[in-house]
Amino acid sequence: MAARLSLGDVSLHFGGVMVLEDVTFDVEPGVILGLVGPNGAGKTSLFNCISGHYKPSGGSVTIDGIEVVGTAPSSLARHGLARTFQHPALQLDATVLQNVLLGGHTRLPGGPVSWSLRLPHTRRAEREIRAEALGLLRREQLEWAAGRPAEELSHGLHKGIELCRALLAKPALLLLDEPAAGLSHGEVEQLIDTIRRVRAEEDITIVVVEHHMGLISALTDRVVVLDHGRKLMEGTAAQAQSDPRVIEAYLGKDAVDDAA
Ligand SMILES: Nc1ncnc2c1ncn2[C@@H]1O[C@H](COP(=O)(O)OP(=O)(O)OP(=O)(O)O)[C@@H](O)[C@H]1O
Repeated sequence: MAARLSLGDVSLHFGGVMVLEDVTFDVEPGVILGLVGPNGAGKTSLFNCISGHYKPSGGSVTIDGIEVVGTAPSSLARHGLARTFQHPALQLDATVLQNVLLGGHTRLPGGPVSWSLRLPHTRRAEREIRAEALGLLRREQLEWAAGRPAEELSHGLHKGIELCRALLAKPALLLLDEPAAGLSHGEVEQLIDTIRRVRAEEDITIVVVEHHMGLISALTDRVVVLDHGRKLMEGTAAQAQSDPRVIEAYLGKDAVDDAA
């Protein structure tokens, strides 16, 4: 099956500092892939290379076979890519619903001229997208907050709002950057349920960066482990957790020797 996302020898340098070196892997349609590795391994930088926030120093990134290196994040959204951030990027003075609706912008028919004219088909699409946004908030048990300014809500709820915004775009490829960070146990369980349901209902491919190994084991088909900007291994979450190279990267060589 052709890859939805394909990375070929992606490298990234900042000045003389190597952040990513020749990272290569494919993600087939419908797969949930975990991107894991110790702090500073380069996971978020790799996400930024995929989503157009960074331009790799070398290598290729293709989505459905189309080279996207050098494409602006806003254009990638129109190609079916959505992402969340380690620290939710919300408009804090806007309401929760207004934040979520930003994700539906790419689905409005026409362009700025027809939007400003508010033609009937634009208004109809806006109504449908608004109803979907409220439905997503309801599913996350956040409908009560729709009219509240985002700044009144907690970090955990900001994560939920950002996920709703990404899902409203109906992405073909969704990048989740540490969606469980800072969430309570119950919130992580709810997040796992949401991602499972989305995968069952939508034609979606997901790449998730996460330190929460419970979430990675529960959700992913495969993981790629990064260490010092390089791909260390690729396999199932269980294979990664028992791989001596991965244990050494996380815990140091002594841990591997102790386990032997
Ligand atoms: N804009 C930048 N300029 C310089 N160095 C950067 C920049 N962005 C990232 N780095 C460096 O790249 C390396 C990888 O960082 P990155 O945030 O991608 O790692 P990570 O695996 O996501 O880490 P964590 O799990 O802690 O979030 C780090 O050493 C970081 O300091």
